[in-house]
Amino acid sequence: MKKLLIINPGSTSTKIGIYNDLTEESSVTLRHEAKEIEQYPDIFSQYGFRVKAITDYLEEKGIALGSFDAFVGRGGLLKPIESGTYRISEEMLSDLKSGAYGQHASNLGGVLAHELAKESGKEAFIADPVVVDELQEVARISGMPEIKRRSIFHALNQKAVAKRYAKETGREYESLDLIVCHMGGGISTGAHHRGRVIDVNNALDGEGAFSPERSGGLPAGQLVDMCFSGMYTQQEIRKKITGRGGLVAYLGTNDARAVDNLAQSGDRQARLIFDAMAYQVSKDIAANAAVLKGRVDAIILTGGIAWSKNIVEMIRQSVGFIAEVVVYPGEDELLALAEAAVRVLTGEEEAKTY
Ligand SMILES: Nc1ncnc2c1ncn2[C@@H]1O[C@H](COP(=O)(O)OP(=O)(O)OP(=O)(O)O)[C@@H](O)[C@H]1O
Ligand SMILES: CCCC(=O)O
Repeated sequence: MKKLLIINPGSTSTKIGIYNDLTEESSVTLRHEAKEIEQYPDIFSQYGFRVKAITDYLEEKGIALGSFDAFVGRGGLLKPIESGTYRISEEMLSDLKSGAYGQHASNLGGVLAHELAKESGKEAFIADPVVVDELQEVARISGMPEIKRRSIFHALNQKAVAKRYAKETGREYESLDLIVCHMGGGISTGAHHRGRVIDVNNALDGEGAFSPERSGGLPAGQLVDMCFSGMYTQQEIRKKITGRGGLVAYLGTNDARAVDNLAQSGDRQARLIFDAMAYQVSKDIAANAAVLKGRVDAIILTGGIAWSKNIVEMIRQSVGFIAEVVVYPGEDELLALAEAAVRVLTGEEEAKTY
């Protein structure tokens, strides 16, 4: 039996899991308010407070670092790579720390797993990072030759729930056409064609629906005018797109549950913005039905926001005509990371090299 420490830093939370092989011994989701996160200039500066959250949790549980066989983190903005489990190398670490490919909370997953593993001389891995890239060639074309579309999305959870659906319906993931929509701090909607995510919005960089913390796609001309108005620095504009966009910008909170409750209690602005998020998500789902040429086995809604019966119902009403809507609220990321590590530790799969 392998004891695993799983670390999943999200944009609004740090999720920690202690697993014995695939059995969860304990787990916790520590929520971070936008105010707490935004005092840090970049992701790597959050290292101290996130590592403390983990070591405090282990201390509370009375578990020594040395008792783990391996450490697994959710990674991270890296160069585009294929789906799989990766041993954390020096080159990967350097890209995650420097933000060479951009800033994302999951960059810390690989760094935290590596640093904690180093203290006890154990192995560290990441699996299905946000840069998994299976886009079909036509999906890379943006409309401006200088700009190539990129695949940045909740690959780990999208793949995990798609495989879960396949298993539950007695079919192979590789035989299905699915639309998977992850609704968390960011929102990504992917077209899964026979085991490959052939199109997906770059959820980090202003594509697709707005979300608790991201602006989503914007009218380009108005954005250009803002950029050159002299009123904002480049960093301020970037923050407005990723980090301070979406619900935070309209309503001052990244907590979709609070917005849902406000909307239900009659707050008109909260109602409008929550409806708009559901509206934009529905449009993304319908666009992916075209990508899959109308052959859609199921639409899967997942991520923290899928706990909201209200948003699920709004989306179901808009896209239910395409295929059945299946809801897996929250995410299976901790288990998916444990599975990835166990496959490597038992020799069933070889760890890939970055
Ligand atoms: N019952 C609920 N109703 C509505 N929203 C909810 C509910 N429970 C959680 N959420 C919302 O889900 C969002 C967080 O989702 P999740 O935990 O999937 O995000 P994350 O892991 O921080 O970020 P990401 O998924 O983008 O990596 C928050 O806005 C939270 O308020
Ligand atoms: C998973 C990358 C997208 C996001 O965080 O919004």
